[in-house]
Amino acid sequence: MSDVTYLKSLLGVHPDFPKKGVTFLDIFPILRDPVAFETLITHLTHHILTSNNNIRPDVIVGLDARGFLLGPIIAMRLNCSFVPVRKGGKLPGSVEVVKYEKEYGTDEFEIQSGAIKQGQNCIVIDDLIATGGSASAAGELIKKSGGKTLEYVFIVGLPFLKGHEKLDAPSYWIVEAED
Ligand SMILES: O=P(O)(O)OC[C@H]1O[C@H](OP(=O)(O)OP(=O)(O)O)[C@H](O)[C@@H]1O
Ligand SMILES: Nc1ncnc2[nH]cnc12
Repeated sequence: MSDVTYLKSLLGVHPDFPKKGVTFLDIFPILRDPVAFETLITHLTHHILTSNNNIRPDVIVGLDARGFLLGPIIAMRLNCSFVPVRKGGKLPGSVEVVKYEKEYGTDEFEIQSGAIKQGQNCIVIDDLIATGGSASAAGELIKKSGGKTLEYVFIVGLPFLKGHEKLDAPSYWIVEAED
């Protein structure tokens, strides 16, 4: 079985959560199974190493909250930094702030000033792209910090929402969800 088929078979599918009309795709069953989690991390790490014209990233930027479960492990495997993008008001010290719209509401993202150095190559990682609001806000924060986004990487994509079209760099997802 391919990684795609295997990981897709483990995704939880929850219609009308957290509100009517949204089908919530849950990655936690993958993390519950160590073989599946290993497959996931190896797949994403291999993708990052073999895409982007073999440019190695300096920084893996993980998005609050589920990007935090993937980003640090991938960053350690690639011997690069992990930098979190957090929801508003959670990070100490000086921060850059961006407001954004999501599939079900508005939110604020922050990054610590100086966490990304001028010219550093970044990969954004999150569990899922829906409207692309979260990922594009992260991309704005990277730009404000002086970094460059090489690619946006997800477990699940909802391409029918066209979120990837908002992004300033290519995007990759392992599993494609249908409308
Ligand atoms: O492409 P978008 O429309 O922006 O949606 C995708 C984002 O929504 C979810 O997070 P959520 O904001 O629900 O936060 P959580 O991880 O804290 O639950 C998901 O983990 C992505 O970060
Ligand atoms: N459909 C969805 N499933 C899981 N997380 C999400 N975040 C935004 N849309 C989502």
